Amino acid sequence: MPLIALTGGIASGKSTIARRLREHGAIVVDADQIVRDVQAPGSPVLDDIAEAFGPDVLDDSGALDRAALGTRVFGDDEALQRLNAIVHPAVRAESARRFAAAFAENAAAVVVYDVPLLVEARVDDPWDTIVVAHAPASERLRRLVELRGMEPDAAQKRIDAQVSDEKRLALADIVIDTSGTIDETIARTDAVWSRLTAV
Ligand SMILES: CC(C)(COP(=O)(O)OP(=O)(O)OC[C@H]1O[C@@H](n2cnc3c(N)ncnc32)[C@H](O)[C@@H]1O)[C@@H](O)C(=O)NCCC(=O)NCCS
Ligand SMILES: Nc1ncnc2c1ncn2[C@@H]1O[C@H](COP(=O)(O)OP(=O)(O)OP(=O)(O)O)[C@@H](O)[C@H]1O
Repeated sequence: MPLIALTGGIASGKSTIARRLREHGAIVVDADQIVRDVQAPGSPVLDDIAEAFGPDVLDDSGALDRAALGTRVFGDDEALQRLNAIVHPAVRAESARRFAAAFAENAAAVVVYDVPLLVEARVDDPWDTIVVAHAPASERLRRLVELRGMEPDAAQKRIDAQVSDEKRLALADIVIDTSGTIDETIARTDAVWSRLTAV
């Protein structure tokens, strides 16, 4: 069963593409969701984050204050790398467990890893195919501001914390252009589906 890596810059449309691939029958492993799972209250990862960044990054219930930590790390490379060093090993381990479970289940045509930081956090390449969701950084900035209500400066800091579109596109086996309408993205994803299951 092929293992597909789906990556793209923030607000590039990965989740939109992943949802469509799941409708086609793929098992999707979502790195962003795994991040939230390993950061759950009481987790070793959250204890390490609180130790590294102080109690201000926890809310009154002891859960991670995601906005507060985001403000601390985006725009501060040293702080971001410190956070990544805490979170990424747990994300990699849990992702591997979910891949193994999906392959053991063997009930799908492909396994898709929806992973924003494929390039930035690259360790090894078990991927049969790398799919990149691509919209220019300017369009992604517009989406973050107009659709998610982010402050322009905060949105730009998140974009700047990731590799360039050129660097990410250089790794792509398949590119899905998401700069048009949602319907065009869906149609392009459908066209890619047959290529993914033929691997
Ligand atoms: C900083 C945190 C608390 C902000 O949480 P928030 O809920 O605002 O954002 P969320 O986690 O949903 O991420 C949204 C998007 O931000 C971008 N992003 C998140 N973390 C990072 C990072 N370390 N480097 C670059 N971009 C990132 C990705 O495009 C991601 O899809 C959180 O993103 C985090 O803990 N990040 C570190 C773990 C990580 O690297 N996650 C990326 C997926 S592997
Ligand atoms: N042509 C398009 N294709 C996909 N998404 C689009 C398009 N036009 C606008 N959007 C919007 O852009 C936003 C980003 O989409 P999505 O959540 O799929 O991106 P993402 O890459 O998963 O984001 P993140 O990096 O935060 O996980 C969504 O609100 C989506 O509705």
